[in-house]
Amino acid sequence: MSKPETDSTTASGRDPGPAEQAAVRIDEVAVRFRTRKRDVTALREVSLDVPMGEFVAIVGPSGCGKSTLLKMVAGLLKPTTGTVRLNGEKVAGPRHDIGYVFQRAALLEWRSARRNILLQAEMRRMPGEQARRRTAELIEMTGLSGFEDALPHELSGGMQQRVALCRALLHEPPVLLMDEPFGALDALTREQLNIEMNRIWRTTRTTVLLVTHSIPEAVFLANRVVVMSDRPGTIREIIDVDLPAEREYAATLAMPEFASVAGRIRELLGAGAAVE
Ligand SMILES: Nc1ncnc2c1ncn2[C@@H]1O[C@H](COP(=O)(O)OP(=O)(O)OP(=O)(O)O)[C@@H](O)[C@H]1O
Repeated sequence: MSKPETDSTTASGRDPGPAEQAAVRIDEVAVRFRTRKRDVTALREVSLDVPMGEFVAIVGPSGCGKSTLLKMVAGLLKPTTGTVRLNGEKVAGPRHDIGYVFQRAALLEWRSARRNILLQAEMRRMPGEQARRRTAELIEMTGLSGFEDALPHELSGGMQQRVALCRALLHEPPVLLMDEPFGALDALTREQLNIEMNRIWRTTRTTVLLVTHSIPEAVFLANRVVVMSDRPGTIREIIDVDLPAEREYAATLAMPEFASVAGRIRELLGAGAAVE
């Protein structure tokens, strides 16, 4: 692990104008990692505006900087050059007003599903009654009812990811970052969670940035799909997904618009790309 180089001359302060409308604004960002063995340019010239309430999927070859991009938005990494803004405010350190879901649920083994979700509330010192009410809502929304008191090892992989999702949504973050959240699940569970994710997004209208290796998942869930190039990652194309917000799974996959967007992504990524 190494920290990326940072350019101290990077502009700071608030940027008036369109940045105010964007939930996430990434402006001319580059990330370079310098380790003892090698220098790696993970990202270069990346600019992206994500309006509030939008669902953006990010696809690209393995190692092109997708996780690096999310970590930057979360304030866990500083860009070497360029800026990232959340709701118009420059990201200068770890942000607490986001939700983050990873490929592994990372639940505490000794705590029940409910108490794993409540961990978020404890860390944020949310009032108990509000946290309990919100937890109950999320458990219902994600179909975990009846499993509130189960320990993580008593839950399936899909259920564990649902708990992780509830934990990420507990504080009603305006921006949800998801890094291959369904990548370790079997195909049917993944499909089920895609359907639930679409419903949850329509209910909460949280702005979502989803990194995925699955083209169908990207097209089914997103309003726009960002296709990245091989490392150093740049944005090759941003494709609008012109499908209704409410998406029935089989019917959506059969739509000509779905096939056309999926086809374009496949074309851009080429035959060797590590995507499903
Ligand atoms: N902390 C770090 N120190 C050094 N190099 C790093 C660090 N983090 C990431 N990298 C390098 O940056 C590049 C981009 O990594 P990143 O994890 O963002 O790619 P990715 O597109 O998410 O990959 P994958 O799809 O395989 O998960 C890789 O070459 C990786 O080795």
